[in-house]
Amino acid sequence: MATTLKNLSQYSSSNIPDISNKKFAIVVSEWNEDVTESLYRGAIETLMKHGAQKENIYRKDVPGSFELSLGAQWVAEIEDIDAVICLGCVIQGETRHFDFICDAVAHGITNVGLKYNKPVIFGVLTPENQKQALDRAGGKHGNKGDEAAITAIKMLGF
Ligand SMILES: Nc1c(NC[C@H](O)[C@H](O)[C@H](O)CO)[nH]c(=O)[nH]c1=O
Ligand SMILES: CC(=O)[C@@H](O)COP(=O)(O)O
Repeated sequence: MATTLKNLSQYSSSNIPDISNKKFAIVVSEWNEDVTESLYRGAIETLMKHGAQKENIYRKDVPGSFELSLGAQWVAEIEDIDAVICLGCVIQGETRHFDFICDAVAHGITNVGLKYNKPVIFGVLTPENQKQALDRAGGKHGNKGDEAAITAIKMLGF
C-alpha cells in the first residue's frame, strides 16, 4: 500500500514480543541529517515505548546511505546485537546517482541480514524531493523511523 494511503506510524500492536533484554543497533546516515535525525528520534522512541532499554540501543553514524550496508555489517557482527535498523534519506537529483545508491543500499542491507541471520531493517527514504522526505519523517505521513523500529521488534518475535 502506498504511503499516501497509510500512516507509517500506525501499526498493529498485536504480536509485540518482550524486548526488555534485546539489544539494537541503529545505523544513521549523516546525509540529509534533518531528515535522518527525525527518523532516528522516531525509531528510538518506538523501541523504548515498547520496552527496549536505552542502554541497549547502540548508534553508529555513517557519512551517506551508500555506507549503511558496511555500517550495518560492522554492528551485525557484534554477537549480542539482536537487530539492526538502518536509517537514511536519498533524495533524487539530476543524474542516475540516486538509482545506484538506492539499489546498492537495498541489496547491501538485505545481504547483511541474510549473512548474519538477524533482522537488518531498511529504514531508508527514497523521495523525489525534500518535502516528500519531511512528510515521511514526522510529517503528514508519519515517521518511517517508527515503522523501521516496529518492524525490527516484530521480527524478533517471529
Ligand atoms: N545524495 C545523497 C547521498 N550521497 C552520498 C552517498 O550516499 C555516498 O556517501 C557517496 O556516494 C560516497 O560513497 N547520500 C544520501 O544518503 N542521500 C543523498 O541524497
Ligand atoms: C542521490 C544523490 O547522490 C544526489 O545528491 C545526486 O544529485 P545529482 O544526481 O544531481 O548529482
